[in-house]
Amino acid sequence: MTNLNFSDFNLEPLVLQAITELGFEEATPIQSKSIPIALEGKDLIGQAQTGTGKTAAFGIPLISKISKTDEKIRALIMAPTRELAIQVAEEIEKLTRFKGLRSLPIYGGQDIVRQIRALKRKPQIIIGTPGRLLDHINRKTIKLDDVQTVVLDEADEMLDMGFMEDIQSILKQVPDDRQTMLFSATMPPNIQKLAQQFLNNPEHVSVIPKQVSAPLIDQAYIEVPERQKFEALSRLLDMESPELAIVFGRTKRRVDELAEALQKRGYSADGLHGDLSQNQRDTVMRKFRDGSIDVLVATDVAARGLDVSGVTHVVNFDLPQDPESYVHRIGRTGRAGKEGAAWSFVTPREIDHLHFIERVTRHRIPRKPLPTMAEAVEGKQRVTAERLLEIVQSGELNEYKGIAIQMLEQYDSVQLLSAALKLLTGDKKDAQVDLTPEDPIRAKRRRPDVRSGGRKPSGYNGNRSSGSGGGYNRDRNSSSGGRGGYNRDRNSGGTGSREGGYNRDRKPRPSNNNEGRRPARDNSFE
Ligand SMILES: Nc1ncnc2c1ncn2[C@@H]1O[C@H](COP(=O)(O)OP(=O)(O)OP(=O)(O)O)[C@@H](O)[C@H]1O
Ligand SMILES: [Mg+2]
Repeated sequence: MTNLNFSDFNLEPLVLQAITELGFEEATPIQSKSIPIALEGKDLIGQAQTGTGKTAAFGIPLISKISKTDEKIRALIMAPTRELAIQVAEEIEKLTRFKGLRSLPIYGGQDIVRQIRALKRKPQIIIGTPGRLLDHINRKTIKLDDVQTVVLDEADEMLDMGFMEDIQSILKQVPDDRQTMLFSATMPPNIQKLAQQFLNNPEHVSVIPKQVSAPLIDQAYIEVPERQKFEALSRLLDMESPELAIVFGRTKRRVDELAEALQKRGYSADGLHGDLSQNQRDTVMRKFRDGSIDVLVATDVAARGLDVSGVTHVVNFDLPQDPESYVHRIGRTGRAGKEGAAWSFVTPREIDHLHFIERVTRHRIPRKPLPTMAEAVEGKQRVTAERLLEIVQSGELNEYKGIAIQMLEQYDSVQLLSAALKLLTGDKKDAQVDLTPEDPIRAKRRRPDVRSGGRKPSGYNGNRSSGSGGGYNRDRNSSSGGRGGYNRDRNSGGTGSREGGYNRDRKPRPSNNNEGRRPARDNSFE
């Protein structure tokens, strides 16, 4: 199926105008397939690779059904993490800019009184994390009696985080004749249970090419002993000089230690995990989006759905337990038609686990050697030279010219420039770094064919041919190769600084601590 144009969907001019403003030229495959079905009001299960526009695939039909003058909550979107709720709310906001609908993100960690005040403005669309939504329902500050559309974004993750009961309680408040849509890049089998319970005769719309992960991501692994991972990371960052990188660590402690270690070594890095206050989380995300930090170190709190343009590299400092998690983590790069690189560090005892991930994702991950010192140094010098040239091009150097001329009279120009480069490269290799070692992940035995995309979900409508991924066209996208490149064309957007204050992190599930067989997950996303 070829991609449709947005004008093929018979959308209102004000919605079309917003789409044009966003720079979308044609619909992506998942949008081409799901928008017509969703506009008919049918229930829908939508699966497509990371970064292929699922948000607009449910967002566009949902807003098309709502009238500006309506004062009731008409649509409810649930997402597993706060950052994702905020981001989806921003995309909805952009899509409704001309139509003038009101939407509101509702998530834990934000002052509830402030949320209640915002609810008085009668938003028609609520985007929330399940725990905080339930809070509002119990306080009767949110009533869902008039909701017509429900979306579960990253439905499988919400299940995995143990939100089933919360979702059940929330959906009890929503009229049965609603339209329900469920979206994710991965659809493990237990999603069927959720679908059976909450969806009514859903259409399955999937855009699943042979491999589950997005095709524009160049994947590789490096075999490295646990104690050498940090060295490997710094060499990799030096060699590749990512525009923006996300480094995933397994635990919150790991993330804290790693972010600190990177800072000590002179990288512009910060950490994100569920134990930070909402203020801290917002600040880190804002800095990452606007490029004031280049490396985001995160737990799986950042694995799902986050769309930060300019992320050229993802590094799995620790391998994730689940193949789904691998797919989502690496999917933070290679989005919207751009290319990206995903590197995984694998300790010798984790090689089996890596093969398991390969089988499930149906993608062979090639091994690459640990970058050498020389490659790292060369990479760093290249970036420094680029920065220097940028300053040369900016031309604002008059106040330095006097001293430059003086120095050149006394010293050799190559000698001088080399010294400047050395100074700018700013080596902090000596800074002491201590990371607490993590246990290796044990290979899990699971039938590979039942996971994400390996099999069509039951009830799959065979008539819908599954297209290929990609298919993007967005006028302002110059695909940046990832190397050096100080040409940042990222849309800053920014999450806006939402004050937290009252930090009531719901931790609804008994979280696994390090004792379990499964490594501790950061379960305080919401
Ligand atoms: N038709 C389109 N043309 C160009 N860009 C698009 C189009 N639709 C969406 N995008 C952009 O693509 C990026 C990825 O979209 P989105 O976050 O919705 O992906 P996703 O499929 O939900 O990914 P994930 O599985 O990681 O959640 C966003 O920046 C979005 O604005
Ligand atoms: Mg998404």
